Amino acid sequence: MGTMVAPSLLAANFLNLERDIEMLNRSEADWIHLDIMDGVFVPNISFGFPVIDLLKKATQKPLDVHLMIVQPEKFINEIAATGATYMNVHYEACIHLHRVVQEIRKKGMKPVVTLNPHTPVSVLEDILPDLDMVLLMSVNPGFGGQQFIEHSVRKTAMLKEMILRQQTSTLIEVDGGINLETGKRLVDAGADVLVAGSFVFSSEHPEETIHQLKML
Ligand SMILES: O=C(CO)[C@@H](O)[C@H](O)COP(=O)(O)O
Ligand SMILES: [Co+2]
Repeated sequence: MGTMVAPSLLAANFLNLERDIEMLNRSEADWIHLDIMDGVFVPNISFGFPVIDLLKKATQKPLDVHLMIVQPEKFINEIAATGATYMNVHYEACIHLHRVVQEIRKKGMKPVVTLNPHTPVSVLEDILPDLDMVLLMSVNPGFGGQQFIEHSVRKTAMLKEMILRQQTSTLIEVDGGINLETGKRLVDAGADVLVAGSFVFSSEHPEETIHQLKML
């Protein structure tokens, strides 16, 4: 299995989303990563259900929904209704994380737990077997176009070690500040899925950029 790539639509042109999603449809992108922000968990607001619904109708690619919101458990039904494949909730936003993960799976989606840069991977020891994927933030969540946090490479390696030790098939996804250089180091450390926003959408040839990320 090569590297999987999930472009983040946060960096797309919101006045021309149709054009950008058609580009992604033609590209080798594996999934489409959607960043949902509530202005409380993170200091920014992005977009919500009506946009996700329309995007789902415009693409066959699986949707990877990254919820940067407090109490994400309130919206499990709504996210499931959009047809999303992956529902990513932040560890820092869930008091009863195990229950949230169970409910996401019960609604037919694949549960993913996301860690902020300051949260150690060791907090996942007891929940790892219940997850399809872990999303490691390599920037502080809330904005695209930020600088990659170097420690994320070591953190990816530590998570990979935990997955091998526990013999689970959990995927490792990394999000924030990813380009060919940071992406390569993450893949070498064990990352399976790279999320890339500004690197893809600021490229003159985004389809080729997605291809290059897949080749890492
Ligand atoms: O979740 C987030 C930001 O909170 C990301 O998915 C960003 O949208 C990635 O953007 P780049 O760092 O690749 O520009
Ligand atoms: Co994201």
